[in-house]
Amino acid sequence: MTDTVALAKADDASTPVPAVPEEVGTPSTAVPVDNPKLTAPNSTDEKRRPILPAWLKDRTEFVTTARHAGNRAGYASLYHGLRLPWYATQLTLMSPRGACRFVASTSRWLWDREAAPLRDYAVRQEDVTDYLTLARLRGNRVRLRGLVTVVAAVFGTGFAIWLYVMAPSYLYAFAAGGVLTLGYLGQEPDAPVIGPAVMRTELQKLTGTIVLRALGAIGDSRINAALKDFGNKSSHGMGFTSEICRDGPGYRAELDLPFGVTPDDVMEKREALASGLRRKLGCVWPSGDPDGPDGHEGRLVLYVGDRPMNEEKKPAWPLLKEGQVDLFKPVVFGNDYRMSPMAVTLMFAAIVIGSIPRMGKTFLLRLFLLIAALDPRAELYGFDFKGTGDLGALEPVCHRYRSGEEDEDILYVLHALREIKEELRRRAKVIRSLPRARCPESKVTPALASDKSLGLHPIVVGLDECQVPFEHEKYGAELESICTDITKRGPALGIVGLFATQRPDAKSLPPGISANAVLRFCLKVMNHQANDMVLGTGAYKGGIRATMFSRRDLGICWMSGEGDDPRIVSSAFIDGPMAEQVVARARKMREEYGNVTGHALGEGPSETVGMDLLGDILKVVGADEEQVWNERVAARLAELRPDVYEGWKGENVTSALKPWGVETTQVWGTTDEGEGKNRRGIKRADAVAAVTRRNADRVAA
Ligand SMILES: Nc1ncnc2c1ncn2[C@@H]1O[C@H](COP(=O)(O)OP(=O)(O)OP(=O)(O)O)[C@@H](O)[C@H]1O
Repeated sequence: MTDTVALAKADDASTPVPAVPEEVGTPSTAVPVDNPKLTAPNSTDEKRRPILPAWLKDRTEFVTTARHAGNRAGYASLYHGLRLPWYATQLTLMSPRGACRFVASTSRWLWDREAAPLRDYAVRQEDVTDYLTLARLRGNRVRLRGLVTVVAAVFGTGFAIWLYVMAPSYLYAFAAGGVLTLGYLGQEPDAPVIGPAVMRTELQKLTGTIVLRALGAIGDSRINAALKDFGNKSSHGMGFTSEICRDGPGYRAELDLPFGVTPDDVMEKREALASGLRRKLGCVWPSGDPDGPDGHEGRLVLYVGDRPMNEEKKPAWPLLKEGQVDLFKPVVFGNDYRMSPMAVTLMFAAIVIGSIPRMGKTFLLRLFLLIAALDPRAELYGFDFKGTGDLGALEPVCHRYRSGEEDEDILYVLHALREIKEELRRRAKVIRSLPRARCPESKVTPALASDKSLGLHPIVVGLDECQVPFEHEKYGAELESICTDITKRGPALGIVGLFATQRPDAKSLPPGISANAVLRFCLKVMNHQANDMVLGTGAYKGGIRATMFSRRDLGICWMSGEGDDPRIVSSAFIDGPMAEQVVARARKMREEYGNVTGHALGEGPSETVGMDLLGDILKVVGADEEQVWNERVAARLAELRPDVYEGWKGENVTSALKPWGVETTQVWGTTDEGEGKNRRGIKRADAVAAVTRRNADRVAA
């Protein structure tokens, strides 16, 4: 068998076509590879067009369309209603002209003036036959039309007299109608009295020619070669696969690109494409469709919106006024460029949000926290390091909340995150102890999250401007390590971390977080490094580019991690007062469910959770000391770590050791003056035993 293979054109099976171009390697003998008896694949792709249009099937779309039509009708009624007297005056003034026009045109019709040029022509040509035919035709017409006119005049006058006798007011109404109609006929054709209430700019309809023109404008040599041959037998595989149709507020065109060209090649040149389409950049959304029923890597779906996405009126957020959330299920948080709702599943995810300043990161983070607030089981931690109180609306539902970047704010957050670290440990232990049947995937399930006795409810932690704590001189490393732990282990244990930053670089988004985040939201960024830091390595190269957004694209982002392909989403706009409205509803739900805790009740984090108090005690109580007064332990601890223990008294030691099972009793000691006394203190052996117990527990977890 020769190594030369020949292919036949799909539409001409009898002609063997050498696969290797002749100038590259001339085949000696061509072997036809297309077997005419080869059976067709079993599956045939059919694309059924919807019986009902989308807006009739979807309740939200129907309501939106009906509301839009109602609004326009209402506006037009108001506009014209207000102008009615003016219309009537103008039309009355124009009625004499209208009457003249009416008389003139009726007379023209009555005397068959429209055929006069033909009769004149026949006379000039001295064509007796034609003239006689036309004259006969005119005679018949004039007779008939005259009769109609006389009958109309007699009946009209009779009707008017009858009205005058029977119902004079109706006669006036008819007369007024007649005057207005004559006024209507008397209008100047280019200046009608009644103009449109809404001026509409007609957009050019998207046609195949325009799409091809735009593709030709992006400067791709393979597309240009295909366009040259377009319509011939060989169009290099390029062609429309369905007709261009309306889809939401725009047009959708589907076509196959030339062999070897991918949608990414087009997406990269979006600006040139928009120029070729003569549309604003925000209207033009090319994408691929590799997973569609008959899709493949060369299929381009081009959506051309009527208006840029940032100018299109967003549908209202469905959860603004009603509805509860189950964090385990997708929740609508915005819409795509077709204004179709877009959903996100917050559970089992760690989330990063990045962009340059003032693009809508905080709004997006707050929106996610609002979604979490509407699941009454969820425990919320909201930290805003900008210090402007952007998350303030959430205070009534937050278990832990802080706004600011001062040391005391960072310390508060540290304590709160230490609580979460302990919680991660506890949850891991609980999940391990559960039977497989209840916890088949070793992760929190909706049923487990709803079982209050297990304490596996969703926890959602949001950090806005997360670069601030990570860069903190003293606590940065510990905060980063806890957040990395939340990103890595949190999702399976029901803890969702949300990290938003306006400076997406390695310092602001440590690799442990950026590499392990499941959901990524990237609003406008300036360069490919920032793009890939938020959306993942290779995103920019793959055409997922948040650099293409303009500064006016507020709240518009690339979302990756939900569904197979990254998508562009315009997040719902929820400002402060709207957020308060949602929180008021969430708070009510939580009160009913019994989940108003921590900050919402005016309580802060425990300062001792998560720090190594026992370890610190063993450091300050020497092995040679059998027992020590608590007041001495407190003083030594404050010396060891002033940031943590400053201001501690003996009682603080007592209460902090209680959860560890270390009893404080009266122990013998001597004062600085050498006087022997009994005071409250601890035995070192008890602290050692507690450390041993704790370490054993941790190993078991
Ligand atoms: N989804 C949205 N739709 C429309 N406009 C939005 C949306 N989200 C935010 N905006 C607008 O963008 C502005 C900036 O939003 P936001 O404060 O969230 O930006 P940011 O990226 O967090 O800024 P910074 O980095 O300075 O904190 C807001 O004042 C708001 O008017």
